[in-house]
Amino acid sequence: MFRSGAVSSARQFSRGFAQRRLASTKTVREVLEEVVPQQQLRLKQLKTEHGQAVLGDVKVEHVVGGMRGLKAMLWEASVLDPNEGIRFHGLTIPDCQKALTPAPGGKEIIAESMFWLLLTGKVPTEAETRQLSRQLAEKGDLPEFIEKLIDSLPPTLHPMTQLGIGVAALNHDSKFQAAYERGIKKSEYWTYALEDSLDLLARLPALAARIYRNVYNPGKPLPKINKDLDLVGNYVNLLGFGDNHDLTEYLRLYIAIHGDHEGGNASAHTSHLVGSTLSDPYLSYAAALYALAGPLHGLANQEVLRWQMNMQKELGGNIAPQDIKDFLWKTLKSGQVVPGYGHGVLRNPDPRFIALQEFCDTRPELLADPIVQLVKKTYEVAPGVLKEHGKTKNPYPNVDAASGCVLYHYGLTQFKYYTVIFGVSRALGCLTQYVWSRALGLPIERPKSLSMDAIEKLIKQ
Ligand SMILES: CC(=O)SCCNC(=O)CCNC(=O)[C@H](O)C(C)(C)COP(=O)(O)OP(=O)(O)OC[C@H]1O[C@@H](n2cnc3c(N)ncnc32)[C@H](O)[C@@H]1OP(=O)(O)O
Ligand SMILES: O=C([O-])CC(=O)C(=O)O
Repeated sequence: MFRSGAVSSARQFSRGFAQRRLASTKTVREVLEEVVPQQQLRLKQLKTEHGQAVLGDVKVEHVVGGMRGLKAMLWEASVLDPNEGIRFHGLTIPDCQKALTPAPGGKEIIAESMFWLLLTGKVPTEAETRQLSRQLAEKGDLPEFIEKLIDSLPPTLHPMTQLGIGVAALNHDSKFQAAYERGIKKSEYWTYALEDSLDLLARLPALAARIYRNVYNPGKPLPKINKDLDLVGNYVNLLGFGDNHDLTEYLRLYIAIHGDHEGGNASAHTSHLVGSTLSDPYLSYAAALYALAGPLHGLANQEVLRWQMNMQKELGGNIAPQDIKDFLWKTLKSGQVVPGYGHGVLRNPDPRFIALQEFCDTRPELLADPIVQLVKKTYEVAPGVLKEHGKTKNPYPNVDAASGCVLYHYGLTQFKYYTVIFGVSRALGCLTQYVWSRALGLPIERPKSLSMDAIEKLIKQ
C-alpha cells in the first residue's frame, strides 16, 4: 500500500484497515486528490536523498537477454515476487479475495474494487465500489463512429487487432489530449489522465463485446448497458452469457487477477513507454494491446487451449500420464514452446493459475469436464518433463495454462477471442500506472542502447 495515509502494508490491512474505512463514500478522484500530493513528496525525497543509491549492476547478459531481472522502472500498483507471485499494493490474491467487495449476489473480486485498490492503494468500501460501478456503467456506451468503425472491419481480422483499433480510435474524445492542446500545467495532467482512464475502462466491455458479436454472432442484437450492474456483469451480458452466473463469476475473478503484473511485462511496459511521450491513455493502451497479442505473452491463453484440444484429439479418451508426457516431448522436440508454462520472473506455479484452479475445484460440473481434467493432468506431468528437458528456468504453469478451459466449458469456445478478455483486464493496471506516471511527473523513457562494438569496447576498458 502507499506508505502515507492510513495504510502502509498488507500487515496493516489485515489489522482491520478495511473495517476502518467502512463509512467512506468518497469518489476515486477524491481519494487520489488526498494521496497524490503525499506520493509526489515521497518521490521528491527519494530522488534528492537517494538518487545515487545503487539497486543492482547492469551486465552484458541484461543487455542481450531481454533485460530479465534488471531493475529499471517505477511501477506503483503491484510487485512480483519470483516465488510468491503477485501482490497488489502488498495484498496477495487470497488477501484480495477476502478484502475486496464482490458483486451483489457474487463472491469473486470485481474489476471496480481491484481498480480502486490499484489506483489508490486503499481497499474501497462497499459504497465506494458500487458508486464506481455506477459511474462506469453510465459512461459505458460507445460513440456511434466507433460502432461503425468496428462494424466495418472484416470478421476475419483477429479480435485483438480489432480491439487495438477500437481503443486507439476512442482517443477522438481524449480529454487529456484536448487539455494538452489547450496548454494545461504539468501538475494537472493526472486529472485528465484519470478522466480518460475511467472513460476507456467504462467503454471496454461494449467495444470487446461488439467485436465478439460481429465475429461470432453477426446480426445478433446487443443488449443495453444495465446501470445497476458491475463492469464485468455488463460485459458478460453483452457477450450473450448474462444468464450464466458461474461464467460471470469466473470472468469477474479472471479480469480482476489479470489486471496487473508489475511493470516489466511486455504489455505494461509498452503502455508505460508510449505514455511517457505524453501520448494519451487510449493510444498508450492500444499499443499495450499489441504487445499482449503476442504468443509468448497474452496470446498464450489462446495457444494453450488450441494445444490442449490438439492433445485431446490426438490421444482420445482415457488419457494416461505417459501419453501426456509423450505429447509434451513431441511438442518440445518439434522446437515449439509448451504454452502456459514458464515465466520471465516467476519460479513457482503462478498464484493466478492456483486461484483459477481453485475456482474449478468448487464446481463439480467443471471438475467433470474432460478439457478441465486434461489441464489438471497436464499440470501433474509437465513440470517434470520441462525439468528433464532442462531449458526453461521455470517449469511451472503460468496463468494462461488454466484460464481458457473454463471459458470453453461455459460455451465461450472461440479461443481467438480469449486474449480480448485479457485485454479488457490489463487496462486496470496499465491505466493506473498511466495516471500515476503523470501525477509523479515521470519523464520520457529513453534508456541507452549499445551496439556489439560498443559493448566490446566497454569490456576492454
Ligand atoms: C500472461 C503471460 O504473459 S504469462 C507467459 C505466457 N507465455 C507462455 O506461456 C509461452 C510459453 N512460455 C515461454 O515461451 C517462456 O517461458 C516465456 C516467454 C514466458 C518466458 O521466457 P524467458 O524468460 O526467456 O524464459 P527462460 O529464461 O526460462 O528461457 C530459457 C529457454 O527455455 C525455453 N523455454 C521457456 N519456457 C518454455 C516452455 N514453456 N516450453 C519450452 N521451452 C521453454 C526458452 O524458449 C529458452 O530457450 P532458448 O534458450 O532456446 O531461447
Ligand atoms: O509478468 C509477465 O512477464 C507476464 C505475465 O504473467 C503477465 O503480464 O501477466
